[in-house]
Amino acid sequence: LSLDTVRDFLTREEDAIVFSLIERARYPANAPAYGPAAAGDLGRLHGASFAEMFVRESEAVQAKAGRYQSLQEIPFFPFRVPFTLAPPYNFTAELHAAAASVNVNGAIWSTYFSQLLPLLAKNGDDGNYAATVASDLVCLQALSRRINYGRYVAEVKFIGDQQNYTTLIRKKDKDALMKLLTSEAQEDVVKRRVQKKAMVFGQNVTLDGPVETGNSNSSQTSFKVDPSLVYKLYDKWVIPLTKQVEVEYLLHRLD
Ligand SMILES: C=C(O[C@@H]1C=C(C(=O)O)C=C[C@H]1O)C(=O)O
Repeated sequence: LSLDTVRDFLTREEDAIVFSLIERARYPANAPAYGPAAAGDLGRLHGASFAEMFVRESEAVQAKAGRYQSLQEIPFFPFRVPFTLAPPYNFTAELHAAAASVNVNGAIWSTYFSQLLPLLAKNGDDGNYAATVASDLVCLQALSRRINYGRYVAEVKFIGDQQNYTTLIRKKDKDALMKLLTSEAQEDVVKRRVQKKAMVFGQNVTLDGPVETGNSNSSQTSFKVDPSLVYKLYDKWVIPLTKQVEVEYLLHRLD
């Protein structure tokens, strides 16, 4: 684990996030899949929305298959994952045990449904609820993996500057920790790169003509997901939540 390998991981996760957003943007809002019983009985199970039920049941299957044996993956509904059918694998313990379970899945969940989805999906209802919530699951998992990876980022930063971090952790000085772990230059690179990925990955590829570059004056290129929305997603939510994970991890780093 080094700052370079950790940043490489986050860079690769950008691809997963951008592609997952492109897939979700194919479907309209499909509000009945999320609402409290708005369309009669659709998907209402134990008081949960269809989307919530789908995520829970999917996570239960994936838990049995061993997905959460890796610390890189954290389920949204951990109480549903009591055992595994997977062959055991000894994942390397790269995180400090007391801090390893730090995560912000609750904030990711509410931000995704209340803020991101309304910006991502066009108005409408085409009835494709199962396919729609399946694409939500992929988005949620990619975002969760990226954001909760802040634990690994924090571990690397802690190891690289133990003295300063230890002092601030002992003082429980969240603001100073936040300042110490922040690299504005790096954040700027990340935000501009994801915006560019949305432009590159979200084009229509045809066999005639050159690959569209998005800067031809004649035709306004339309992207499958708005690149400025992806920039904003990182600026307002992904990076701040990652840093929140980093701070919370550090606060438990000496437990
Ligand atoms: C992840 C890092 O830590 C912080 C969070 C960043 C992010 O979430 O992209 C970027 C820079 C830092 O402010 C890092 O340094 O790479």
